Amino acid sequence: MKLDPFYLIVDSAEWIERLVPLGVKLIQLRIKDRPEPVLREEIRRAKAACAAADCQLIINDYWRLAIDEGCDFIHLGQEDLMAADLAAIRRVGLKLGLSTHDPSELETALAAAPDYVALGPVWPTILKEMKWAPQGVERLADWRRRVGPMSLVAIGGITAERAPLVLENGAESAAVVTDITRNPDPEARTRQWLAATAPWRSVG
Ligand SMILES: Cc1ncc(COP(=O)(O)OP(=O)(O)O)c(N)n1
Ligand SMILES: Cc1nc(C(=O)O)sc1CCOP(=O)(O)O
Ligand SMILES: [Mg+2]
Repeated sequence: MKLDPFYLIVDSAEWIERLVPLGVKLIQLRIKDRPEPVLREEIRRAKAACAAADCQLIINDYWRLAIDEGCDFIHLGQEDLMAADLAAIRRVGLKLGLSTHDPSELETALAAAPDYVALGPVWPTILKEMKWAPQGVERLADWRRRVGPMSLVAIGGITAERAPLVLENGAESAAVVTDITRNPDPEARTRQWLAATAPWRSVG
């Protein structure tokens, strides 16, 4: 499995319907604190929009809903992983991405044999409070050596200008939230991301 080098993370199906038609091929639906019926409806709409554009949808946190709604890829943090039924996730063939922030989390993640590991925050992020200091691109290169050929996602403070730096330092994919969703022109910024990551994109 090869990930697209541009991994967009958004908090609604509306964002997905708006930006996926521009050519985004890898997107995470990351919604916090909404009731289950709303989450279900958001997942359904996101799934339909991604299917129409041949875009890989990844559901953050809600692995049971992802299974129920017939999704095929989830992302879990370390606490999410502790609470999850990994055997059930594997039984239905869900692909799995896991967050890591330090060597002990990486060990835990690798033991779960995920489809990718994410390392963050590479730079300071304004999206959420983080317990970890910015890792820097050197740490990313270290993660690349530690994970071998496994897919590696970089996250945290990444901009279109910084994306090539993480892709040159071992990340297969650069994940982004605020550089796009808080940009005054998210469509133009998405196009800049597509152009910045184009040299790492496989054809076909
Ligand atoms: C690609 C990617 N990497 C890391 C995260 C963070 O996951 P987690 O630590 O569970 O935190 P929340 O996103 O759930 O707040 C992610 N979502 N995606
Ligand atoms: C959701 C998330 N997880 C992170 C981690 O390090 O695990 S950093 C992060 C926020 C990413 O947002 P932005 O691109 O706006 O910095
Ligand atoms: Mg989580």
